[in-house]
Amino acid sequence: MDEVVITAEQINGKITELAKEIDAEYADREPLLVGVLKGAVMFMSDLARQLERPSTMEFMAVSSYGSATTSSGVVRILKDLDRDIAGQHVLIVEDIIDSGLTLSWLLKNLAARHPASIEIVTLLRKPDAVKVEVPVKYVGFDIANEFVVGYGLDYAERYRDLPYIGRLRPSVYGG
Ligand SMILES: O=P(O)(O)OC[C@H]1O[C@H](OP(=O)(O)OP(=O)(O)O)[C@H](O)[C@@H]1O
Ligand code: HPA
Repeated sequence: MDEVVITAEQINGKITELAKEIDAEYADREPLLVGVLKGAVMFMSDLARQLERPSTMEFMAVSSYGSATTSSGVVRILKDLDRDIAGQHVLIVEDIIDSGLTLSWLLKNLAARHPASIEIVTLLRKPDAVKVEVPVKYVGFDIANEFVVGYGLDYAERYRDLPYIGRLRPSVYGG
């Protein structure tokens, strides 16, 4: 890992802001947080702890076929939700929207299960990489179109444990 792009303090401050917005929006509804494994684990646990309003949690694991640094848009479910979300106020929690292909697919898949409402919160978004627009209600940081790791995000399963977001040298991943 070569350069810190977003510090742990900046992440924490942004989550405080997002939690306030979400608390206000869900003042009379209990959100069901749906975390997308594995990348969203850190963000989901910090966000849930900063929300003052109660929430419940579910996790889903999906995999897009493709190389470690590109997304193909073909998605398969590795782990589905444990319960029915019909009538629930679903808030999808993602670590990053890159091409948008994963979330675009996931949003359609979950919307078809008849939740009462469905919104998305993502910690990171790469506006210059987006191939398909996804209606995202809450965005932490818009970042440049470069490969980042840390705070849940991996390269070949490494670096998820870093408390900050960093940039990898292209020579590390062949980019
Ligand atoms: O917008 P996209 O181009 O579709 O990319 C974003 C997706 O890619 C990453 O997941 P990945 O498939 O690497 O799984 P992981 O969360 O287990 O690392 C990330 O967590 C998002 O889910
Ligand atoms: O920049 C990224 N880093 C790690 N995983 C990712 N999945 C999509 N984009 C990224």
